[in-house]
Amino acid sequence: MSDYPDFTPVILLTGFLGSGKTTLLARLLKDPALGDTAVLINEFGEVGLDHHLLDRIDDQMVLLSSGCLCCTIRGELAEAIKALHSKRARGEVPPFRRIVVESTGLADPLPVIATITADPVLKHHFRMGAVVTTVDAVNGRDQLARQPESVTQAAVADRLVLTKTDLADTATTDATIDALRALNPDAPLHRAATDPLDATALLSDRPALTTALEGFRCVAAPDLAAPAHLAAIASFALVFEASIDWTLFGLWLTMLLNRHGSAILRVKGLLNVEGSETPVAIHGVQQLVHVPTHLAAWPNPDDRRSRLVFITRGLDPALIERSMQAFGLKPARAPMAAA
Ligand SMILES: Nc1nc2c(ncn2[C@@H]2O[C@H](COP(=O)(O)OP(=O)(O)OP(=O)(O)O)[C@@H](O)[C@H]2O)c(=O)[nH]1
Repeated sequence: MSDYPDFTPVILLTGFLGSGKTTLLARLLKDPALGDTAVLINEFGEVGLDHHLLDRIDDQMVLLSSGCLCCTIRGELAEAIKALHSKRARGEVPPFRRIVVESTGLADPLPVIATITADPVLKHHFRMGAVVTTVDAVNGRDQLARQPESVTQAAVADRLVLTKTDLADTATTDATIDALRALNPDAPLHRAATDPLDATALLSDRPALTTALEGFRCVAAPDLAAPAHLAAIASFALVFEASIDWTLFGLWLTMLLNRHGSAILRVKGLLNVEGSETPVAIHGVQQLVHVPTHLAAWPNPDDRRSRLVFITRGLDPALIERSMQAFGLKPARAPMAAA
């Protein structure tokens, strides 16, 4: 008898861009009870940063290549899970008892669920576990109104985690909750900023809703060869050889987001700031910029170039580059391997 389940649950952690998926995952993985968890991360865009922000890199952590999990790289998801399964069977990785897949913020969860449940090999060893969806209290209502992916992510959730209630006023939070309840009236809703989250319970099955999802799974199965939901989406990375003047950068970012925030779905970066030995991580979601954090070390000490990743909808990347140059910041749009 093996010391892992016959049907290992695959838990989907989804939620719109910047809604706090990686932050939540990092928090949950600190719980020793989740030590037997394999993690698959999929980021949209050519440069992956999220795995640097999770405090764990090991052979049970798989970074799926850029592209959207729900369309272009569904095959890669299935292959990655099969590879983990084989390694576990051969004793090459610890006997994980669950897999958490962190999707991109733009992924439609339904095709991902269909992949797990319909793949002829996967369905003999894995089953769909809970869908946990993060929703940003500050931007959530607006995203639900404008971004179709956000609606599906919230609608299929077995559990909703409302993030950033510490940054939103009560009226904004209540409006986001009302919008969520209209889509998904009965999924338990947790507030990340204030609730003590029980990692095991949050990721455990929720049988009633999982059954209710079966109908969705069938319609989700067709292959999305031409992903209409990604129309007008641009993702690009800018790199900077020289260290960055923090004041100038802050001024530029504030002005950019004031003017174009609604089209800038996500900006995140690791910056080499003048006078700082370690990289500064920055996060923006539409008009909201989070407090920057210093990481403990550079992921690759030999590569201290700053990198900024943008995901925009309906905004020309050249405009962003030009605006930086106007502030004396000299980016290069060089293709970079996900370090
Ligand atoms: N104040 C506050 N900040 C939060 C909360 N949750 C997440 N954040 C911040 O929001 C920013 C984005 O969080 P991430 O965890 O990277 O979001 P994500 O959903 O993984 O982002 P993508 O992978 O780009 O879609 C970071 O600066 C986090 O520190 C919260 O509950 N309160």
